[in-house]
Amino acid sequence: MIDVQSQLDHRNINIDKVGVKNIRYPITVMDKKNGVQHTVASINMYVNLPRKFKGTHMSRFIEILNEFYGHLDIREFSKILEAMQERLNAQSAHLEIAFPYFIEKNSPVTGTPGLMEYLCRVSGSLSDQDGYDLVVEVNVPITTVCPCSREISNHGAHNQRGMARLAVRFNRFMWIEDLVRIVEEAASCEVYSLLKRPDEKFVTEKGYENPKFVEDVVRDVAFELKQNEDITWFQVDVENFESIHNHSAYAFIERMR
Ligand SMILES: Nc1nc2c(ncn2[C@@H]2O[C@H](COP(=O)(O)OP(=O)(O)OP(=O)(O)O)[C@@H](O)[C@H]2O)c(=O)[nH]1
Repeated sequence: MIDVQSQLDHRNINIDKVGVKNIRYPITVMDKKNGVQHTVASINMYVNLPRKFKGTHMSRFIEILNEFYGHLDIREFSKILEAMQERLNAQSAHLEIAFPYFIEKNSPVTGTPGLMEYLCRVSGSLSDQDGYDLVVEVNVPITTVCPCSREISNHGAHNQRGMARLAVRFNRFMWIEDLVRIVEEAASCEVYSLLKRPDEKFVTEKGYENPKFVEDVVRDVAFELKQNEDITWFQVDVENFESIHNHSAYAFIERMR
């Protein structure tokens, strides 16, 4: 059968990333409390393609995934990337896995358990030029109460749900749970899936006593991360879905150690 992909291309242009995107696939994630958690990921897999080739070999990406079926977790990342580089004759390989991760959290007063969902992303690359790179990202919903509103208003203060995104590079394994915790502790109050009335009173008052701008949240997360020697790089951003505006408030910090 003719192999169109391997034919020569004469436009003389290298392709940076080519491959397959949005593959839904079962994976396992290391769970701090329960050992392992099964979830479903959305996976992107790319390699570079030298100028001389017409196309990459799309089926080989899926073949590689299938070989890791049942033990596809963060510990296998470098092996998957090595397989991609080798089997696709590439100089660079990229693997991005986005998945919902669930953490059981008890409500603050009545201790009622509930499951919180956090969207996570692990992105890895391996290249002849730059070696191995891994970034772990968590997206954490938070509550914030506006310090300005609280100061100037006779009653109440506007508060809202925000979404904080924390991405890190590290030189020692870090639990998703610990990254989530760092962000939740920087919020006016954390978010729960289930609250009874005594819990609702508690989170309302806690948020009011702990008002934060988006700037405060990203700074508090950055302050904490800067003291952690295991972290070599981080990005943190917060988007507050303002309750008094039809737009969001946003802040971002990126730092190398
Ligand atoms: N490169 C490329 N392939 C595509 C695209 N869309 C669909 N395909 C198909 O992906 C299929 C798999 O390609 P290959 O992995 O090269 O298949 P194969 O030649 O049977 O596998 P190998 O022998 O391992 O190379 C082919 O049938 C392509 O037509 C595209 O945009 N680019």
